[in-house]
Amino acid sequence: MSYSVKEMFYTLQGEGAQAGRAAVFCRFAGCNLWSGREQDRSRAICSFCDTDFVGTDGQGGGKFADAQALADAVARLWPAHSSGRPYVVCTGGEPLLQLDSPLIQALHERGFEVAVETNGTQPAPEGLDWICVSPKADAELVLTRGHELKLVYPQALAQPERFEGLDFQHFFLQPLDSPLQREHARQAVAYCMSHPQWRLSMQMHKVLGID
Ligand SMILES: C[S@@+](CC[C@H](N)C(=O)[O-])C[C@H]1O[C@@H](n2cnc3c(N)ncnc32)[C@H](O)[C@@H]1O
Ligand SMILES: Nc1nc2[nH]cc(C(=O)O)c2c(=O)[nH]1
Ligand code: SF4
Ligand SMILES: [Mg+2]
Repeated sequence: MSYSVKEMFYTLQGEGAQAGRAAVFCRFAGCNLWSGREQDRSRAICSFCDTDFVGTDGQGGGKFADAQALADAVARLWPAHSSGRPYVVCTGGEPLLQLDSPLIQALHERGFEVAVETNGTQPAPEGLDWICVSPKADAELVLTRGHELKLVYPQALAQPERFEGLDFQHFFLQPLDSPLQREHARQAVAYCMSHPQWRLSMQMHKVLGID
């Protein structure tokens, strides 16, 4: 199958339990919870998105004819002769609309650990090394196990209590980035302090001003 990728870049993972780790980010185009057009945002199932995932025109983006071609492009972004296991974070948009077993296999063949950032509305293919699920209040959650659950907070209809019994190793609250970000961060801090199962995920890349 072919793949549509908005952009690809090498940076540090800014969020969650792997924050600070060097990674190639592969941002797939398209999402099932928002068209990506500003005029549709207020009616979207997910209306707080901080990302442009429309089209294939970003840095390193494009249409890739098959899994080998995309995996080669990912591998070219990893520094040559480096120590440390190569790491790729598949995000989007919604990566599980496109990421499939042949692509995971092609990335593994090039030595990569494969992580995904997903809204949890799609089943995950076999073989992923790290699954981060970020549930959205108005979308049905079908992916109820993984490595980390990262809830954007606050969402009135998605209280943390709804997710605390699911099968994840790590539970994070990530303050909703908007003009009220500071207030959301304050509320997330208070929640984590009174419910220590939850940890705070700040979006470190935004603080640093990197991708
Ligand atoms: C752009 S999404 C792409 C992956 C997938 N569609 C998802 O929602 O998990 C990447 C991460 O950013 C989070 N995110 C999106 N908009 C945000 C915002 N305004 N503030 C904080 N986190 C946000 C998402 O919840 C998700 O964890
Ligand atoms: N540095 C960095 N870390 C991230 N972690 C998750 C991201 C995403 O957009 O999925 C992201 C991103 O866009 N940049
Ligand atoms: S599900 Fe993810 S990519 Fe889609 S609109 Fe929401 S945050 Fe953005
Ligand atoms: Mg992002």
